[in-house]
Amino acid sequence: MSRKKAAKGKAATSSPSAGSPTGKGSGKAARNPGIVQMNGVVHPSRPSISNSSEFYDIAFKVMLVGDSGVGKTCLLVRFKDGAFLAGSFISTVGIDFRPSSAAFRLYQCCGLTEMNDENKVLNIDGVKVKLQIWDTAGQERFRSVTHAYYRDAHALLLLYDVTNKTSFDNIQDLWLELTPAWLTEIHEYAQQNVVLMLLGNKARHCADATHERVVKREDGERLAKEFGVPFMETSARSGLNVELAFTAVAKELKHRSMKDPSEKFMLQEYVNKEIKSPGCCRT
Ligand SMILES: Nc1nc2c(ncn2[C@@H]2O[C@H](COP(=O)(O)OP(=O)(O)OP(=O)(O)O)[C@@H](O)[C@H]2O)c(=O)[nH]1
Ligand SMILES: [Mg+2]
Repeated sequence: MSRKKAAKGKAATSSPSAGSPTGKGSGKAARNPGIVQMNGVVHPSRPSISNSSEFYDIAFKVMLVGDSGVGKTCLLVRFKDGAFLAGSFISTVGIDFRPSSAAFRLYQCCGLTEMNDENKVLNIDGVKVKLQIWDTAGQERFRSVTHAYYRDAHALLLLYDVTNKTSFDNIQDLWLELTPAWLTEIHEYAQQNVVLMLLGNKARHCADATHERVVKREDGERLAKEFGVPFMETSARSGLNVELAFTAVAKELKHRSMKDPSEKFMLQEYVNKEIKSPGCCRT
């Protein structure tokens, strides 16, 4: 597989149909001669002359979803920049492209960000896997905006906040409510074969000991098992398992796209092997 250049810029990333995972050529990639699609994956086609992080072999879209305040934006920033967005909570409010971290912070300060997207290239067993990560607004009034983006996502990270019981209850339908639960929405709008992982964020760990836990880890595990999805606890504040969550998803996506029968990959087994528990200070 040849090394190609990542297509950068709003045109390649900000449309809900860009890089359609159907690989049927319906998305932006089909209209852009610089990008071709194979196996539901965006393959850029021009060699890069800039820095090495712009080279990749395969690319996938990963969407962060969950209630407002669970830590989606902080998880993305922790993964991308290795930093924690401390200070007052600025809710994500719609759709926008995040051209650079500096601009993003400026936008955030002005309350202008709606949905942010960020790229990161991971080296997975010698294959450069680009994750294009879409951070969505968790507030109910933006749900209809988010729906349009589900179908293009190859993977979804579904977050709740271990210090907020409502955010956990909203994962699945417990009783008839006006707003559908996250799993119900995912079932309705996402692709059937989307890679889904449940994350209990704000786990008390080292630097992250600010709030009391109200959702036990066992409850998260039980829910994930019931729906057959991998699960782990994270802390955007301390960095606990943040890299692992994205790496595990990248490994699963890479494995699926390579379709090499000799190579077996079990997502939950990998997570169980690599996971660090809250309370331990080795992040
Ligand atoms: N203690 C702790 N606080 C966190 C963590 N992650 C996020 N927060 C805090 O939780 C609040 C909300 O975080 P955001 O990342 O903005 O939440 P969000 O899910 O993006 O919310 P919306 O954009 O409204 O959907 C902020 O005040 C963060 O500082 C974490 O891991 N630990
Ligand atoms: Mg946000």
